Amino acid sequence: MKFFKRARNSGFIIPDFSNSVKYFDNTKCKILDGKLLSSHFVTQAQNLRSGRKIPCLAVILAGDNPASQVYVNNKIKIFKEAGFESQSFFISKEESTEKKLFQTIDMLNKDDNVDGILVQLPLPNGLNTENILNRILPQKDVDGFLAHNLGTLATGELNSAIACTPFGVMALLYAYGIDPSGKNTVVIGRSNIVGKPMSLLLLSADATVTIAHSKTQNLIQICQNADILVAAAGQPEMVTKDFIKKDAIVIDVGIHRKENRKLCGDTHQNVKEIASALTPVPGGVGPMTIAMLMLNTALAAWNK
Ligand SMILES: Nc1nc(=O)c2c([nH]1)NC[C@@H]1CN(c3ccc(C(=O)N[C@@H](CCC(=O)O)C(=O)O)cc3)C=[N+]21
Repeated sequence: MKFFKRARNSGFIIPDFSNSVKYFDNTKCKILDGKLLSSHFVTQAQNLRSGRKIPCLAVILAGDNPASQVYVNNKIKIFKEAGFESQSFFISKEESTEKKLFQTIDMLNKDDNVDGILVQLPLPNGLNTENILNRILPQKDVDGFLAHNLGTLATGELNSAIACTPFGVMALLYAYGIDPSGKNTVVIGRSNIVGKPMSLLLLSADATVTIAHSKTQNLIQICQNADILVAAAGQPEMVTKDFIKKDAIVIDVGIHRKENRKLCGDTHQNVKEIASALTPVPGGVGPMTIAMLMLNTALAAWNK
């Protein structure tokens, strides 16, 4: 089972979704286990590492968002497990000016040991996210957020960095033998970091894609037509069983902390009564996001 192949022209190592079909021979699954699949990616990354440059990710965390601190520490931990290198740059809220962030990014752009640069989002208020992200060299944009990389994806090519969350969703679908080709898919959400790249990936996989968002009329009706529904709206538990076509596959990209401190996603648990498969929160899309960040960093290191 491989998730990599050599690109025909360049000899680059690029992701190969086709071989990942039926990685788990479990077609009746209810729960798409992202945590389990991500651990396979970590093992694979460890195995592929021998004889190659140790991939190195630099993470910049500006400000004092507590959730961001947890996420960044998680990423660092998983990179360590795979024997990958990571460096973190914590910049306090007071120090977080555009100038300071540009300086940090410029330094990392020049550092040949650094293969990937991740600026943790959201940035503190007052900073222009686009300006700051655009300072990163496209070949070090392991988030796949830059116009260059999103644009490459829009052309149907899969050989530049693909945004980690949608990339992880595709890996999860194929791993469970779910081929989006010809399926009606609905993506709720149109962000540059999830909704748009998710829709482009599904389109590349020959799905029929509808992008729904906060101004969409008849949302429930549209969702009821989905064989695969991706909830990436950022609204806790907004997708309920009324949205779901019988035996649909539901991918939950949301992650929210409820008042009782428990985590929940964009979907309500009652979708399980109708859907044939669902990604859990936690343990679904989240761990896959980190696995794909690792893959993108490895590709940045090894495709130079
Ligand atoms: N430049 C940038 N790139 C990102 O990829 C990025 C970002 N900024 N800002 C924030 C979001 C959020 N994100 C998550 C990644 C993993 C989990 C994850 O592993 N979640 C665990 C649970 C973690 C917990 O217990 O809180 C799970 O779903 O099982 C969650 C959220 C990446 N993001």
